[in-house]
Amino acid sequence: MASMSVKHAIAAAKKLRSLQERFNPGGSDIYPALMGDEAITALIPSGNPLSVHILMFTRALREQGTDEQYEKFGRRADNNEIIGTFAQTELGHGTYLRGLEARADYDRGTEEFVLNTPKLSSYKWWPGGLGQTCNYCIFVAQLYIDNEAKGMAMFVVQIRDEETHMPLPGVHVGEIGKKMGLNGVNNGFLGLKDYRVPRLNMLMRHQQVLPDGRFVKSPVSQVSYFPMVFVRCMVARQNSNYLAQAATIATRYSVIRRQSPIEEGQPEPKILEHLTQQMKVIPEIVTAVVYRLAAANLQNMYNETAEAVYRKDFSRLPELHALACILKVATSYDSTYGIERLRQACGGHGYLTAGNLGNIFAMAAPACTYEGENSVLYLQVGKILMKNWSQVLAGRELMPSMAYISECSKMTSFPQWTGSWECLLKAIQYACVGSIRLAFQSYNARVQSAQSQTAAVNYSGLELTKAAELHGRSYVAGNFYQQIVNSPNKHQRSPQFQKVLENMLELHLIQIFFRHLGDILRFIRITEDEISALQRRLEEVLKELRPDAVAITDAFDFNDKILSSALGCYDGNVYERLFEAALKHPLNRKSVPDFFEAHLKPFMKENADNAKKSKL
Ligand SMILES: CC(C)(COP(=O)(O)OP(=O)(O)OC[C@H]1O[C@@H](n2cnc3c(N)ncnc32)[C@H](O)[C@@H]1OP(=O)(O)O)[C@@H](O)C(=O)NCCC(=O)NCCSC(=O)CCCC(=O)O
Ligand SMILES: Cc1cc2nc3c(=O)[nH]c(=O)nc-3n(C[C@H](O)[C@H](O)[C@H](O)COP(=O)(O)OP(=O)(O)OC[C@H]3O[C@@H](n4cnc5c(N)ncnc54)[C@H](O)[C@@H]3O)c2cc1C
Repeated sequence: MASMSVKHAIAAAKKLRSLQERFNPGGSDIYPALMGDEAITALIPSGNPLSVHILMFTRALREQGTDEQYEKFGRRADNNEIIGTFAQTELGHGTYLRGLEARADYDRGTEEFVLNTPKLSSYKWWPGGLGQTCNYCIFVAQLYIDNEAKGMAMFVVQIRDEETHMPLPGVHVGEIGKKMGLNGVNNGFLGLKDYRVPRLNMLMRHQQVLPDGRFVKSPVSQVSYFPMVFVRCMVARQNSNYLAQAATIATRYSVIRRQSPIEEGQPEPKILEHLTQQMKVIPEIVTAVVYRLAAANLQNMYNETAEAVYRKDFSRLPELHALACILKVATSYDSTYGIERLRQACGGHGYLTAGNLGNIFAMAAPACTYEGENSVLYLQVGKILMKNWSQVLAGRELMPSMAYISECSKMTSFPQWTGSWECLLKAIQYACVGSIRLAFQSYNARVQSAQSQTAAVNYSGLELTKAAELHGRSYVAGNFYQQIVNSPNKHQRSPQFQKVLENMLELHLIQIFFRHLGDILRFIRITEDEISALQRRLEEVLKELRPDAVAITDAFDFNDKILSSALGCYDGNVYERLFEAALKHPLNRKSVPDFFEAHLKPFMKENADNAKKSKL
């Protein structure tokens, strides 16, 4: 598995390099973006063992290293002369980075760092490609000078010989074992014992250790978390695409599969004519579109912020961090659960490997955990919302993505219910702001009753999580609304296309409204008639979008190789492909399997003999 993945990943890397040289010679960005792309990921079904090299190792060298360090390590990494990974998580700690136990002690006598993983729990555990593929890594450790902790730092560490690939002395490296999916990624473990690296192997763009051991602090300590921010943006994009892939498969299958007449005596319809099937499939298509747009916005914001950070302007970092967290959580949760709903929408065949929905699920699901476990990131956003609420109370302006919070805070009550898109969007935002206010009050009451701030965060965790979740909904829905209704290029769209987009907006807003009806009713009075009217609109818009479902998923433009699904091929020959896949199964190579003589026959014979004996 691992060797096939490495082979495919290298083939993809070479192809992309040649494309880069042809279309963007000298440019640096297109190649990593393409290598992390869902197309590549899909073409390596057991996972890309080079992805952490491309997404994190090369980026961290560029963004956290000085120019000289980039020349020494980064250029070779970008050129794939060395392959690395990002080794941060340990057996004992992934979330709580201040609890990491790997240590780097500065030895001013030799101007080296001595790296150690002193306990079993401090072994690095999980880094992608670490098991067998990489010969370098970025080793994240607590920095100590004269035994005094200075916080986290990153070190470039060679772990294998460049010629023989043998682990170097002092390095204990290996594979962590079989996983639910992504088994080609060879996620690894790493222990270091008194492993020395030169002083200039510590990445020093933002913080430095001088030869005499003086420590120069980073102007903003969180900048060392920046590699994670990038991958959170990538998760938003990749997971939207996994959902789009699954939605394409389920939609194509749903217009081929026929089952159960709707009217007595009528022929069996395509299953997509059943309203409940529409409700399983069409909202997922729309969710994929909505998230793709949000992820594209996030990516632009990342690019602008990364440029600024490179120039040591850190002012936009907090907003990017908040948005990257919330979109990473929203897209990973919604794609994971959405893909499972889509699998169920394909009935029994959805459970076959040939449909590929299991593998897409296995690719999407771990993003709920890696790069910041989702509940932990919800709490992180919840804390940021608390801070922003204090700003609101102090009459200060908020960051643009939270400006709606100030607006809603000024409303003494919710305006007259109209059911318009603006009204639905406002209802979601209003419920979010109400939840922020309640969480803030609970948190403050706890602090005032002598709880520490961190304990108060823990005990207000459910309310903080709710506020964060609704903030995600508000941001995503607000972004979609702007792009459909207020986009400057709206007038270049044909009326038919605009109508499809507006139907998607209608469905998205109503769907989110129903999902959070309980949260909304806590803050807004809505009558039963008003809710029933929305129910009718939901049924209507599903019907309206039904004829466009195939065209929208075709527009995602996944070719058959990427979908790798007997259920989701463009030509719709589902049954032929399912049969073809079944016939390829190794058990079908022989008419009589080996286990017949070895096990089954003696078992049945023994039973027959026993039965005969008991009759005698
Ligand atoms: C949970 C937190 C966010 C908490 O951090 P903390 O230091 O305890 O901080 P705190 O007191 O809550 O916050 C302190 C402050 O730091 C801010 N902050 C936190 N993270 C960032 C950031 N990324 N950018 C910018 N700012 C950040 C917070 O908002 C706080 O700000 P403030 O002081 O309140 O203004 C953090 O430790 C964390 O990110 N943990 C998750 C670890 C993680 O994501 N690991 C990823 C490993 S690599 C990986 O998984 C690769 C997979 C790739 C693949 O396979 O494709
Ligand atoms: C497929 C995959 C690839 C990975 N690749 C890499 C990689 O390349 N490099 C790397 O360094 N790491 C990698 N990781 C590790 C990953 O980043 C961590 O698993 C992740 O950050 C979560 O940390 P954890 O496993 O320690 O979970 P834990 O933090 O132990 O989480 C367990 C439970 O505890 C809860 N919890 C923890 N802290 C809190 C809190 N403060 N408040 C409330 N609840 C809390 C969580 O919500 C969760 O429910 C990878 C992981 C996976 C699954």
